[in-house]
Parts: sequence; structure tokens; C-alpha cells
Amino acid sequence: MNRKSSSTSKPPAIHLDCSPELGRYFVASQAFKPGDIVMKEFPLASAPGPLSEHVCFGCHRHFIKAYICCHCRSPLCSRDCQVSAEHQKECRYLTKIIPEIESRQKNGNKIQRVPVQLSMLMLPLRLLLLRNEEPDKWNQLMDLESHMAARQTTSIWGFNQRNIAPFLEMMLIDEMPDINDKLVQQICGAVDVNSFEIRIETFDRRQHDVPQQPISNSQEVLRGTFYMASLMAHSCVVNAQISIGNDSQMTVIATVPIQEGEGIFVSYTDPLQTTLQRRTFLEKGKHFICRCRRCQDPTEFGTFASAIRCRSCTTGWVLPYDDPAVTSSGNGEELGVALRWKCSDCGDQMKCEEIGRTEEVVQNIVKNIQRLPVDRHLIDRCEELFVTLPKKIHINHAFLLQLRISLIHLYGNVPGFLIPQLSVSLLQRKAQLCSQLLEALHHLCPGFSRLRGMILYELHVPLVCLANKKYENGRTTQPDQLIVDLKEAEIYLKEAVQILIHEPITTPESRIARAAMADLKQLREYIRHMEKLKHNLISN
Ligand SMILES: C[S@@+](CC[C@H](N)C(=O)[O-])C[C@H]1O[C@@H](n2cnc3c(N)ncnc32)[C@H](O)[C@@H]1O
Repeated sequence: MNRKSSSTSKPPAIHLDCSPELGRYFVASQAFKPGDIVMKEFPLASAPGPLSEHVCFGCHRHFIKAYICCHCRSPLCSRDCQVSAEHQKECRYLTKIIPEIESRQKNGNKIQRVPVQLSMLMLPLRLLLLRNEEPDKWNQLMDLESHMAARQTTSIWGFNQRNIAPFLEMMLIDEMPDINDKLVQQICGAVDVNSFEIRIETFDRRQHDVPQQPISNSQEVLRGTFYMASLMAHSCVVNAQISIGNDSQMTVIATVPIQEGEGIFVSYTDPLQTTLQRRTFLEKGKHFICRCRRCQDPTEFGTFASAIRCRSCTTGWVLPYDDPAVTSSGNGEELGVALRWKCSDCGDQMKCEEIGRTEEVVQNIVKNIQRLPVDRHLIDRCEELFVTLPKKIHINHAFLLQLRISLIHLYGNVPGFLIPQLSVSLLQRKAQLCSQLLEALHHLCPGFSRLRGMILYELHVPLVCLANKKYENGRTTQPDQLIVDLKEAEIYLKEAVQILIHEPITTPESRIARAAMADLKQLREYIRHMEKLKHNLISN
């Protein structure tokens, strides 16, 4: 494995190690600077999954309306894709199971609609096909962790026995006479433990070259199983970050300086989730209890991202304390087993189920808001939540961090609230939301994190506008203050460029990086112009 994929002569930049806690994990064989490429890799296989509603099963492009294959009923983008060699190869397998799906439906058996049922089978099918077609990749797949023992007592095992194994066996029995439930369960385990989401470009962006909005809730994704990336350990506070381009190539980039001999850690979860949410996901899907620095710090580096207001004393915060006595997550069905919730002031304890319910209620409020039509009412609703929710949760709780992202984006993109239409107080509000979020991100995803880059980019906009407004209002004064204010915005914009420039060229963030570079050039020209003006004023 080399620093740059094109070079084969350089020594490997990372190597594998193994520990009782983490299993296998990668270690830096050399020092990395933020932005350095740790590794690059294409997937063993990728496919639309149950979350991919408008993705062609053939070419993986986004479609508005599906062209349904007349044989296997796969959702495709066009007739061209139906007759393509890639689809034809899979179509003959998928066609075999359609009568069984229909007969189960007729007999009132619980079964998903055809496209959903097929989407659950696509990635396991493509991985199973490697066995006969690409033995090297198959061997890599067989080397991946699948947590067979832990999964055997979970509901997902039973689900796979009923809904996945019979269909894959029916499809492949001729080519693979020894296919059996155990092999299918191993593949499903490898998919669940090791797969990554691959975002795809949506139709709108392809047609109109619309830059990706900083945070979009509706995204079409594929699932991809990678070999090397699957050997990377998780931490909720990372030193490396994964980006996957439209071509499905994964790039892992150092986000902070990494010393030689240090472990490489990426996040399997979203950093803007609570400790209970992150641990639940990791226990249930990946079968381990995360004991990273963040999970072991009840205040999560002073951010209070999981803090719930205490019902007893009403002044303290109920926080998650790691219970080191619980060392196994079992099969992951009983959640939050290693967390004890206690008020930092009065010591009152709360049950994990109670916390879970509170989090669910608040998370649903935030999620429902994010699904509403994007208009001025949505801005009001979001702002109301900043008044009501802090009665229950900390002002920097993960859900309010998520809401800040939505609101930052709304100020500047909603008709009536476009950047030139924003008043001084709304520009200040946008800047304030960005600064508050950046303060939390400084602790939760420090360094060259993509999210920090995007928010830094957002922050420079209100700062430049505010600087201009201040200058225009006091036209008679020297441009000194304007230059100082613009230079502050320049610092943020420059950092945004430094971070986002490392995104692979085919990612939406890379487009933002290009826009940010153009903005930086323009801002620097503007600053130079004002400096010249200042110089002329002085010399006159
Ligand atoms: C994607 S695999 C990583 C490679 C794996 N260690 C191996 O040896 O194949 C994910 C699995 O690694 C282990 N793992 C990763 N990060 C961990 C962590 N921070 N703490 C404990 N186990 C971890 C868990 O068993 C998890 O299900």
C-alpha cells in the first residue's frame, strides 16, 4: 500500500497491527500532515441498497422516474441500461426469483416490494459472484470480520434466513452448488460490519451543475464493501477521514498530524450524534463498545453534546458515564449497557431507557422540521426550537448542533432570506450559528474535517457582508476597519479552501472547494483594492 496509488516503489505508508481490544487495525508507518493521503482504494463491489430509491441498478446513476426491466423488474434509468452487458449478467439471476417473490406476496407472506427486495440482495449477490469471477477479491472478502457468533442470536440473523438466504441460493445454486445459509450469513455479516455509504450525484446537479448544498438531507447512496478500509479501526474522535467520489474510489485523508506508529482511526458513525446513539449503532451493527476518548468523557470535551437537563434539581446536567465493568456488548440487542446516566450537580440517576425515549422524542422533532418545505416558516420553526429545546437539552446538544447546520444553510438560500436580502441582525445570526458550531467541531472533529471546511466556508459570507455594510454606513471614515474585517473573513475562507481542496475531485465538496478558491481570489483582489484606496487617501 503506497502513499500515492500510482507509485509502487515507495515504502508502505501504513501497516497492519492487531490488539485484543480493536482486532486488526492500521498504524502509520510514517508521519502524516493534515490533508495527506493515507490510502486510496476501489470497492470489492458496490450496489444500490434499501436506501437507494432513485438509483439505477445498472449504471448507478440517479433517475427521476425508473425504467423497469421487463424481465427482472429492477429499477433502471433507461432501456440502454436494460440491454447493457452488466445488467444482462445480473438480470438472469434476478429473473429467477421474481415468481417466488410474487407467490409469497399472493399468499400473504410478509415480503418487501420487488425493488426493495432486490435492493437488499444486490450487494450480497455481487459479492458472491466474485467467488467464481475474481478469486483474489473473494479471498479478501472472506478475510473480513463478519461477527457470525454474535449475530446468530440477533433478529437480523432470522431476517436474513427468511428474506435473503433463500433468494440468493435460488439465484446461484447452478453456478455454486455448495452455496448454503451459513455462507450467505457470512456475506451479510461482512456487508453489515464493513460497508460504507457511497453518495451519488443527483439528477439536478448533473443537469445544472448546481453546487452541493452544505448539508442536504435527501441523498441517494450506494453501499460499497472495501477491503483495506474495512481494516481501519473506529474512534468517535478521528485522525483520518474517508471521502468517496462518484467513481466509488475511496480516499482516506489525515485530518490532524499523525505520528509514525500511531493508529489510524476513522469514524463509523456521525460525529453529530449523542453518545447513546453512537454506542447503539456500534453495539448493534459492529458488535463492540466504543471506549474512545470522547465516549469516556461524560461532557464530550466540554461540549455537553449528550447532556439532558436534570428533572430533580433542574440546574444540573444528566451525563453519560462509561461503566468500565461492562466489557462486552453481547449481541448488541440490549443497548447502552455500559452507560450510567447521572446528574453532574445533584447526582440523581436516570435509566438508559428514559434517556433513549427523551432522545427519540427530541430527535424526531428535529428530523420532522428538516423534512418540512424550505420556506420562511421553516426558519421561524427552527428558531423557535432554539428557545424551547434548551429547556430539555443542553444548548450544545448534538441535536441542536444538527439544527444549527440546517439553519446556517437556510439563512442565505430561502427566498426572502437570500444573502443580499439578509438584515444586519440576520447576518450576525448566521455568523453566530457558524461560530458556535465551529467551537463544538473544534473538539468533536478537529482539523481538516469536511464539515469544518463547509462551515468555515459558510462563515466567511456573513462576515464579508457585515464588513461591507459597516463600511457603507460610515462612508466618510477611512477603509481601515473594512480591511481588518475582510482579512478576518479571508482567514476563515483560506482555511475552508485548505481543507476542502483535499476532497477527491468527484465529490460535491470538491465543487465547493473550487467555488471557495474563486471566492478567495476575489476577496483578496478586493482587499488589495481597499489597501490601495487607503494608501491613496493617506498620500493625498
Ligand atoms: C470494519 S472492522 C475493522 C477491522 C477488524 N478489527 C478486523 O480485525 O477485521 C470493524 C470491527 O473491528 C472492531 N473494532 C473497530 N474499532 C473498534 C474499537 N474502537 N473498539 C473495539 N473494536 C473495534 C470491531 O470488532 C468491529 O466490528
